[in-house]
Amino acid sequence: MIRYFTSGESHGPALSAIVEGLPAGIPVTPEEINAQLARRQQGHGRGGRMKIETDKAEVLSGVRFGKTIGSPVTLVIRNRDWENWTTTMAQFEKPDAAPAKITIPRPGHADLAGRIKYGFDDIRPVIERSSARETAARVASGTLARLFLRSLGIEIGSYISAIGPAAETALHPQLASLLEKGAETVSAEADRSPVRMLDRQAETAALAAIDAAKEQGDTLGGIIEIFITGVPPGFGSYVQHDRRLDAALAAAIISIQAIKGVEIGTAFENARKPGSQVHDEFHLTAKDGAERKTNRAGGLEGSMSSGQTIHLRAAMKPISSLVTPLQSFDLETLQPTLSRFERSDTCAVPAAGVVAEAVVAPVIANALLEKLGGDHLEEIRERLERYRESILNTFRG
Ligand SMILES: Cc1cc2nc3c(=O)[nH]c(=O)nc-3n(C[C@H](O)[C@H](O)[C@H](O)COP(=O)(O)O)c2cc1C
Ligand SMILES: C=C(O[C@@H]1CC(C(=O)O)=C[C@@H](OP(=O)(O)O)[C@H]1O)C(=O)O
Repeated sequence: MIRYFTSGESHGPALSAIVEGLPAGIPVTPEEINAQLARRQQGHGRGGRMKIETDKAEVLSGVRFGKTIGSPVTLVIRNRDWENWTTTMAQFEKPDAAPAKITIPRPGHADLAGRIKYGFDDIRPVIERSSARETAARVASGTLARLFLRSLGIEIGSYISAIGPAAETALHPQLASLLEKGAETVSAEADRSPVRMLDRQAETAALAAIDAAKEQGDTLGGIIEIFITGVPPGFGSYVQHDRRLDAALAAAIISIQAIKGVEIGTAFENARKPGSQVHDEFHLTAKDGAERKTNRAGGLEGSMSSGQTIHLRAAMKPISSLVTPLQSFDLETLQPTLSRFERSDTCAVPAAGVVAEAVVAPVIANALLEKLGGDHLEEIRERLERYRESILNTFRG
């Protein structure tokens, strides 16, 4: 069972993570972790911070000669911006000229509830840990699970189907052929676009929408499509709420800052149609067993993987730090005032797509470990091959 925790403030010295429960023998390279970190930094609409940082992970434990050894992996990502914050974020000494307290909460951010909950007289500590800077540590952690899955033929990918009003009108026609080659090809194709879109018309509209939002001091959200290929049927379970794979995947995605909705397959469209037009019919074939011509269930039935591509869709709200202020109030004076601006992204949907890929990896890896068990890669590979073979045998009669 893989568990991980992250730590670190946005403008502190570093982010870190401990990833526990990875099987031994998974090939790991710093290049792969850093490539995923670099992907997370991309995207038209990111703010000034991304010009300061070049995220790189140091691996302090759990890897020997390029492979995991079953012990916890410790990851550290230094914040380059720290050197500009040593006074404001000093761990021990309160500076003589203490930085001004932040007392005006931004609607939509963690500022107000966080300040009340933890009893601060300053919003700064809330900003520091609620910041999605933390997702760099999650991407580094998730990459380890992703490398495990990749070595077993399970791939994760994503692309962006909408940014604000700029949206593709239907799932991209190229998608099926990309997914056939594995979900990572979807990401490879998406990464060629500055907004990680597949549809060129939507891309042009999205770039213009982000520029217009920036010009107006506004922000944009959007929609992320996430795919997982190569998952055999029967991961997860219907027998207990906490073993339901659909629930675990949705929870992982909702845990990303600013993600407010998750759809499985075409769930919302399905809700408006009769069952005869929704459920993915079985067609028995000698080669593949129970084949389906549609995947409206998004690869999940009975809270288990169905053997089809897992397809999840996530809705990201617009960034809540606006240059053009919203109505707020001052917690010191209790007087109404306009919200203050905190340096910010205009749009971070492309980056959030990379984060979504990372956070679903440990969920799928755990469903695999729950089904098959095993402590090292070769043992698990053999078990998975046997399981895949047994599924095909079911249909050989
Ligand atoms: C990759 C990424 C980058 C983000 N960048 C910003 C940002 O620059 N400014 C901001 O106000 N919110 C940003 N957010 C969203 C906030 O972190 C988030 O809205 C806030 O923590 C409140 O949490 P909630 O929206 O989940 O309720 C970003 C989110 C992600 C995933
Ligand atoms: C630092 C990152 O994102 C940050 C997420 C974020 C927020 O409020 O979530 C606010 C901004 O922080 P800063 O004030 O330092 O510019 C973003 O840049 C990152 O993704 O690495």
